[in-house]
Parts: sequence; C-alpha cells; structure tokens
Amino acid sequence: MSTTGNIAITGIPTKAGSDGSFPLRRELRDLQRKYPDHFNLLVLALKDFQALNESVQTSYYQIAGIHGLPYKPWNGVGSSTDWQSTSGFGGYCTHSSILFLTWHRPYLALFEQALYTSIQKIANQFPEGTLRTKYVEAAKTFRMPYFDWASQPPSGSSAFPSAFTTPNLQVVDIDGKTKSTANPIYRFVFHPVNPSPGNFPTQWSRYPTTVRYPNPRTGQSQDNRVAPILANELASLRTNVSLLLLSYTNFDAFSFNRWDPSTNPGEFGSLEDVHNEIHDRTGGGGHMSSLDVSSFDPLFWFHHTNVDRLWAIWQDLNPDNFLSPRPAPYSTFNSTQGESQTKDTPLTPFWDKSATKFWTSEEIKDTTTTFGYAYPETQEWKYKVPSEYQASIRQAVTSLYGTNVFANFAAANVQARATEHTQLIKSLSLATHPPSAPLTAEKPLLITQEMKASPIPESLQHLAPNNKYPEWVVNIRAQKHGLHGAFRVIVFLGAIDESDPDSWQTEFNAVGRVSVLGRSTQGPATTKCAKCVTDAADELMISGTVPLTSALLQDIVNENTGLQSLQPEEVVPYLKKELKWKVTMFETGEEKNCAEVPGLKVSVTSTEVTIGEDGLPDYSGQYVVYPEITDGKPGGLRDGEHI
Ligand SMILES: N[C@@H](Cc1ccc(O)cc1)C(=O)O
Ligand SMILES: [Cu+2]
Repeated sequence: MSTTGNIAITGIPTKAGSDGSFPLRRELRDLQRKYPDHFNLLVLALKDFQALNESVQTSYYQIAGIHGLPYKPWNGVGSSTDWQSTSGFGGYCTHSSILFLTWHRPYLALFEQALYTSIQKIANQFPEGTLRTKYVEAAKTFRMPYFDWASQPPSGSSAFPSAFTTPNLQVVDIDGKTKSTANPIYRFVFHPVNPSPGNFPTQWSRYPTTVRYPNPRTGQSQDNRVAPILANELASLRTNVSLLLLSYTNFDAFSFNRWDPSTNPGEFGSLEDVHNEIHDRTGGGGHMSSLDVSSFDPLFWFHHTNVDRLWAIWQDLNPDNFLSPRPAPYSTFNSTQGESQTKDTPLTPFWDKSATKFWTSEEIKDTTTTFGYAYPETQEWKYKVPSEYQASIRQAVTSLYGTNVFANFAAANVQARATEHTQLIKSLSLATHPPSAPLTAEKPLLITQEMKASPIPESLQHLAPNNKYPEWVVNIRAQKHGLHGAFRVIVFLGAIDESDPDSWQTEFNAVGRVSVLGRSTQGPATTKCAKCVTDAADELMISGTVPLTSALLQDIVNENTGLQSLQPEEVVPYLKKELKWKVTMFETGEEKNCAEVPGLKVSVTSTEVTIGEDGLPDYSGQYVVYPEITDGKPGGLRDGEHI
C-alpha cells in the first residue's frame, strides 16, 4: 500500500470466484481451531503490523489514532489546528450519529488492507518450498476475523476467547520453527507511548501497553476479570441481538443510539448500544472503555468486525431500508452542524478507490464484497433467489442467538447444544445447496436433535401457550454527557449486595446494562472531541435496552422466587418488587444517585411473540409500556408519563 498521497481504501482487492464467492471473515475461535495456517499468519502479521514505526501513515498506531486520540488529521484530511480548539472540529468520531455503522466499514477495510500487507510479506518470508506454498495459499483467503460476543461459547470454554488473554502463543515462525511469541491479539505495546509529545494525556500515557480492568494502583491489566463479566449478562445480550436483527426494520433505529421524542417503545435498542456495552464490559476502565483510545486495543478490531457483520446480516434482511437524512448533530471537516447528513455525506478521512473523493454510506451499504470479503451468514452467491437467502440468514441468526428464548435458555443451562454455531450454519447452508459448496469441502453436519424437535423444550411449553409468550424488555434513556464521563445503568432482578458497587457486575442477579459513553465537558479534563462538546450543549439523549425474559425464566425455574409464569398478571407485581437499577461511573466505579442522572428514564415494556412452526419468532406485535412497575423508583417512568 502506498503511504504517501491520498491512501485509497480498497480493502483486500478480490475478484469473485467462478461461483461468485468471496473469502470469509471468520469467527476468531473458528479460525484458530479449524484454520491454523490462517491463524498462524494472523499472529505473525499482526505483530509485524504493530511493530511498524508509529510515524508511518499506515502503521497500526496511526490507523488506531483515527478513531479518537490524538485528534490529529490523518492522511492530510482536515487542518492540523482544528482539533486543538474545543469548539473546533476535533477527531473523526461518528458515535450517536446515523453514520456510526457506515463510517466504521471503510475504517475496518483500511485496517484489514494494512494488516494484509503484512500477511503477504510474512507468507513470502517462509522458506521456499512446501511451507511457503502453504502460507502463500492461505494468505489468499485470509480475512480479518471477528469476535462474536453474543454466541454461546462452546461448552466448557470461556466467554472471552483465550486468544485475547494469553500473553504468549505458539507459532510456526518464518524460519519454519515452532516457537513461543508475544501475542499481538492480547495487547498492543506502544513504542513509544507518546511519539509526539502530548498525543495522550497522562491518564493514558501512564500505560506502556493497552490494558483491561487495570488495577487502579499499579495500572496492571487484569484480563481474567473479563470472562465472568461477559458470561454474566450473556443471556440478555443474546436476546438483544436476536431482537435487533429480527424485529427492527428501520435502519435509523437499528443502527445508532440517539433518542428523540418520536422513538417508539419497541426501538430503544440499537447495534450501537449493544456495541457500547461490549466496550464497557471488556475495558473495565482500560482502553476499550474509552472511545478516545479503544482502537489501540487489538480487541477493538475483532469487536468492530463483529459489529460490521451484524450490520451486514441486518442489511441483507432489510435491503430496502437505509439511513434517512438527518441534520448533522455536530460539525465535521466537511459538514456544518444542522446541515443535512445523508447517505451521500463523505466518510472522512476514507478516500475511495479513486483516491480523489471519499467513500459515502450509499456506496458501501449493500456490499461487503466491494472490500473483498463476506461473512459466513452472508454468502449470497449460494442462493438462487433472495427469499431463499434471507430464510438462510434468519435460520443462522436464530441458531446462533436463540431459536427462541426458551430453547436458548435450555441450551445455555443444560449445555445441550454441543455443536458449535459455525457448524450449524454450515450444515444449514450446505443442506440447502449440497453440490455447490465452494469454499470448504467439509462434510455437512447433521442438525442437532434439539433443533429438529418442537421449537420450545417440553418442560417450558406451559409458559408459552399456543406458542405465544410476552417478551419483556427494559427501556432506558439518559443524557449522554450528563455525568461528564462514561457511566452504565445496570439492571437487576432480585436481591443484590447494595453496599458493594464493585460486586454488581458479577452479581448473579445482574441482568444486563446500558453503557453510556459520555465524556467530560467541564473542567480541566474537558474532552477535545468537538462533537462531544456540541452534543453536551444540545443535551444529546441516548437510549438502550435490557431484555428481561431470560432472567425471568431463570427465576421461574428457580422455585424459591415464587414466579410461575411470563404473563403480565404475575410479572408486573413481581417486577414492581424485584426490578432495580443502579448507575456507576466507568472510571471510578463510584455509584451515582439515579435521581440525579440527567434525563434518566427507565420503563418496562412487553410485546407478544409468536413462535412459528419453523421455530422462528414473529416479533411484529406492538409494545405495551407498564409505568406502574417503575413509578416511584428514582429515574423510573411514572404513571401517566410517556417517553
Ligand atoms: N445473571 C444471570 C441472569 C439473571 C439475572 C437475574 C435473575 O433474577 C436471574 C437471572 C445469568 O447469568 O444468566
Ligand atoms: Cu467505536
């Protein structure tokens, strides 16, 4: 890749195979287990990429630096003085904007193409002969893997893949010898941390490497804290992802977390909201928790590739729905606050293939193959007609994130689902198209017993008479920068240790959270991010959701609670008694009084879901709001109020 002049964002230039196929971005665990050569290349190449001089435009450091800090123009786009003024146009961030998803697609393509330069270099450094041939061949189909944080981890394994937490990995090095090497997926080692003075404030320059859950005294990364925290709210997160993919049909609602008074009760969630909580739960006050520096943690790239994948899946289910023009919530290098932001707004600083103009949302909406990749679920070329393709996506989504809340619950608890999700997808797609499975020649796997049986496990059928049940969801709204920093609203069902905020993230009774990536807009720590400053002035409101049904099921199965059904007659009084929420700050873990959180509103809704013969849920029902559940609690929606 040329590193002078306008850098064209091409992804990995790829011609479709004779059957129309493109190489797949695969799940990280899947890659590690089933594609060891690709994984080996990933480790060696990411190391090489991370080691590039930090002053090189296409170095890991510089590309990571586009997202937030150091708020400097990249590739000459924007003036070098803009970022320095709090009322100026600092950084390129697009969070809480309709451009959130689309902006990150060319961003990831840039990362992937830069990484790919190292992949090719490394592959060609192996000794000539079988080894080189093997790795050069593997390099052709190498694409950036994703971390699917919402799928059920294979039984017995951790919710946070070991590739993220192992300091050293065994690799076949370019001399053909197997050795242990520092794992570049685990963390990025700055070299140095402040290449030009003032790139990072001391809050971040104190860390020589990226960290997760840093010990507040020593700054030491505590990666072992991530897995239990990811596992604890997984059931609710899985429902959230299913709901987003299968029930949201409007791009604006699906994509970003900005709330406005017309937001309907069934659309408080968004992919951005779910994405935020992963930043929160994996960061623990370290790099991932802060949009300013999150992209320096290698995890960011695997996380965002998954976000891109979930969008690709949704977009192919809703090909005719895309972003509607909205007034820009802030000024950028190219647009002024209040001006219409549309699908044609330039996604700076990402030059398109001509390197003379910027990519726009419209140009990258329908296709990931423009950038040379597809996902396991989006192999459109395998299907003759769109309806067949969409049916396969729905099947894949439900088998990954819960055929329905009951089956999901049973699978998670009894570990009945022994077959891993990627195998399921493969079996489903191969089953539809046996002769033309082009990319891998593996044998189709049988669909598990569980999937063939009735969609609802027998022991739970009484909870969904006629295959209908109410899905319960907590809606949360708050002022994004209202606490001058990032905070989370954690929702609990049942008793907790009220006196110990540190324990809340691992309380069994924690159901889920909405993470709010607010920033400081007052005092010495004032953010330089211009968008954040304008958002604060506008009292930008964001929203998010915490699905409750999986936790209610837990409580039904746990007979001590007295709850016996999902119907409102029982659930409403139960929630009135047992539902609570708490607000804590990311950085300090300190609790905030809910009554004092600007704009906080919590409400409970339900919608009737029907599970069809095919096992797929129909979420087309209306949402009912129950103000009586939250009335009287700090921040709760009151009777007679609407938000
Ligand atoms: N934390 C639980 C979810 C839950 C929360 C509250 C409950 O009352 C019950 C279950 C889990 O791991 O799945
Ligand atoms: Cu982001």
